[in-house]
Amino acid sequence: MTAAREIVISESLDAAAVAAAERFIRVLTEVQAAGRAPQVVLTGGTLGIKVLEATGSSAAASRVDWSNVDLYWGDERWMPNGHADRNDEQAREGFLEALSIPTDRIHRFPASDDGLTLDEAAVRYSATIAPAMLAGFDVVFLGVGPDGHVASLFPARPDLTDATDPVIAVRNSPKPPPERLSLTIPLINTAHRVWLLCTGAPKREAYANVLANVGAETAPAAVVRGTDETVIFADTEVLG
Ligand SMILES: O=C(O)[C@H](O)[C@@H](O)[C@H](O)[C@H](O)COP(=O)(O)O
Repeated sequence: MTAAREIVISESLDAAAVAAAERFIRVLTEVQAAGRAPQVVLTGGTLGIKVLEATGSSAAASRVDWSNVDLYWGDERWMPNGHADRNDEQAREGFLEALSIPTDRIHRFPASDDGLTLDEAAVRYSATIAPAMLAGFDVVFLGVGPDGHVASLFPARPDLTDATDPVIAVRNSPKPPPERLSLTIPLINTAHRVWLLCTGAPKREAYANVLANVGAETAPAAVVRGTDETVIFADTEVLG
């Protein structure tokens, strides 16, 4: 694990999305040039979706063989398939469809209308991600919330850093909807690259807490690290 973080500062949220998208495309081409299928974890949230849209509309995206990239999510809102609030649905038009990503490469979390309980869905997604866990995640995107949460891992949850399951059920989320599914910090920290997305004045405290290396109970975003690199895509607003 590398302790130091790299900080990429852009002039605006949109510029940060483009910066992350360009680097994403570059990493995917490098991993494919090395003969592997990239294993990627996507995030929801405003900037996370903008990164996907910037990727979908980038001329450079054609350098990637999108039929050879596996896509997972770091968290999902417990809503029915196709619901506008689902993270996978928000990624659909500007990214998944824009790049014609084959459905067998899109590894969605179960939905609330799939006939599973929330706990069963967590177990099901643990099985879904098992092959990628073995291969190692190449990039994990994580939007940072104003309270320092990442994925659906909110401050003060007791098992944040010592979760034994790779995927957990989340209830009473302070960010709606209350029920969610999330990858855990021990799993996230096995990834090669962890990329935090943190822009805008409402995230100033969270950003400062990350740089201050506070504990997970204060800001889960402060304790996530990639084994090769940890990058924060920020903007001038978040610097204060
Ligand atoms: O499902 C979700 O809501 C997310 O995955 C969540 O972790 C999000 O990434 C952050 O809350 C940042 O979201 P914003 O960029 O919209 O502030």
